[in-house]
Amino acid sequence: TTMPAPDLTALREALRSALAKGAPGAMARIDDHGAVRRLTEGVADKATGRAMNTDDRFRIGSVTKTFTSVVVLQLVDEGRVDLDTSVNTYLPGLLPDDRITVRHLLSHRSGLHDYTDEMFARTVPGFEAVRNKVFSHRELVKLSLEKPLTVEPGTTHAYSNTNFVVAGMLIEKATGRTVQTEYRDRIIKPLKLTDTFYVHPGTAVPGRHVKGYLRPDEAGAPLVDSTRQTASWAQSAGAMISSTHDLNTFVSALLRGKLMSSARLAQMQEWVPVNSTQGYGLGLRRRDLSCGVSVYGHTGTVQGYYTYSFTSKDGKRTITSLANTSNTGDVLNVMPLTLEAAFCGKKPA
Ligand SMILES: CC1(C)S[C@@H]2[C@H](NC(=O)CCCC[C@H](NC(=O)C[NH3+])C(=O)[O-])C(=O)N2[C@H]1C(=O)[O-]
Repeated sequence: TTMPAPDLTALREALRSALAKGAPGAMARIDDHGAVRRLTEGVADKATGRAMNTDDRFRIGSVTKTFTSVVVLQLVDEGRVDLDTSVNTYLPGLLPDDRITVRHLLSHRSGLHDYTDEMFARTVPGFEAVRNKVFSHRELVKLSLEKPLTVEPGTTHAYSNTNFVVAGMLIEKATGRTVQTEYRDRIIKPLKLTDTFYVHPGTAVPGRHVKGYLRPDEAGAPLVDSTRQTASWAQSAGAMISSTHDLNTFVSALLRGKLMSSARLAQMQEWVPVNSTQGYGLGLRRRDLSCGVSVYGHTGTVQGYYTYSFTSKDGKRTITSLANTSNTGDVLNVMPLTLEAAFCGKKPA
């Protein structure tokens, strides 16, 4: 079925709505069968007033999880990791339950508690307490294991950053190299993602970038510039830096089968229900839009940045949208509207 043309008027309205609800800036890039659409609203930097620019880099949060999942699935293709093997086989003694498998990690069905629940219970104090900290993977897992499993392993979807921290440990154990090296050699260099960096534990966003602004919990309190952080609380669950161009290239290449075998890509799309219109595969989200089109990619929330990056089933139409604030539900609720504009075209009158 041919998809209707993107509704660029609705897309601009959505970006303007993000500003009206508190984002200093918002932007989107659509790659559509080779045609590129770039829309920006507001500022990348509140202090200088520099305008948002779709070439700017930004922190992508949990879109990192899709990069991590691609590396694990390439290791599965190479016979070095098995999806249905216990994580404790690869990392003896790490987890309290041998039933937790690699597949459970990538589909958020391990039951491992998400340590960010406590870490960021108070938004700004939590962030300030960790923004310059460097955690080992094991320290983060230890935080998680202070709480019991949330679900029986292998049953329902229970989203947890801990799953992709453990996936990072698995990658480093199976390859003997850092996740940074694996991202670089398996994804970033082959796809020529020149705006994509995994600089942990460095705190700077390389080159020209969007500044991120974290909203405090206290109503009316001024936004906090949260651009510089180690993102060590997130690492292989959320520390990547990229751009609208590079994320569109990445998620499109993924769905076009460029990054793993077709068998593995099919396994990545074995959906566990999240709710009535969303599924989660292996480090990949499926969202069913109002027009009956399903799109595939991931979302990201990291202090100061909301990212949505999704592509069509054939990978030929892709959008990445970004708002440079977070802890602002009203802005987060605008982001799905950018997908509707990009893939559902003009709404019937
Ligand atoms: C499932 C999510 C939403 S949460 C998960 C991960 N982001 C985090 O775990 C950060 C949580 C705290 C972020 C902070 N919020 C607070 O501190 C609230 N007290 C803010 O808004 O900047 C990511 O990214 N994922 C999103 C995803 O996958 O879309």
